[in-house]
Amino acid sequence: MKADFSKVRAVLYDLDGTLVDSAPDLAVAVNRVLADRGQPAREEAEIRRWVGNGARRLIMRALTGEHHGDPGDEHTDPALEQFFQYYGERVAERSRLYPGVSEGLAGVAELGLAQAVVTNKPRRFAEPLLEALGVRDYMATVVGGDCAPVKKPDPAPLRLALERLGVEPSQALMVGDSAVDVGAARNTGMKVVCVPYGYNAGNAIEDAFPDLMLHSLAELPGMLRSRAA
Ligand SMILES: O=C(O)COP(=O)(O)O
Ligand SMILES: [Mg+2]
Repeated sequence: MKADFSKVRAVLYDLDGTLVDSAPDLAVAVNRVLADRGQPAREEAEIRRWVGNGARRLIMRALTGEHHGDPGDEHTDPALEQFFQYYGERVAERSRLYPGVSEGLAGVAELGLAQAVVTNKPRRFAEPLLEALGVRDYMATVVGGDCAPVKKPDPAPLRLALERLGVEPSQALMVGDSAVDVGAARNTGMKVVCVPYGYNAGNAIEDAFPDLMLHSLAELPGMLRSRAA
């Protein structure tokens, strides 16, 4: 069955792995935290697979080297504080928009649709990152991982964004890179399209069954213009 996007009035975007390749700056901050503890540095490729469930999970994975690892709060809490400090110092030094993002956002804006970011990254890092890369002004609102009581895949952050936009779930589209985004959209009752180049824990995003795959965000305005892909 073909996905029907005819009712879409707003588009919610994931940030890390969808709009921005932020892993290089995250990796620098993670490795500074590990160095302080005398732990060996991790490859950026490995750190990429740990992004998407928020900063705390990222640090828990880095400290243990395991996706589901938990070193205990007594180790996680101070390491997380340090990570926040290091990441805040260089949030947009090596991070870049993915190809097609600028034109995609401009094209969706031209269609008159509302746009917003819903990320598991804390808002105080998401805002300056979007600003530095020149796309903050496209967004009516930015919901960070610390803005709702729980993170994606819980529906709460998406609902908060939709509330702010005055749009029903059936009128909104989520664009993401991971099973976390697909789960959040499904839990909210929204359609979801995914890009193949993001983080998704190293797994194929097709396995999460989004409504549609896009090669890049450059395809998004055309998909929404025809409103039935
Ligand atoms: O895990 C994070 O901190 C960010 O993840 P997201 O932008 O992909 O939601
Ligand atoms: Mg992501």
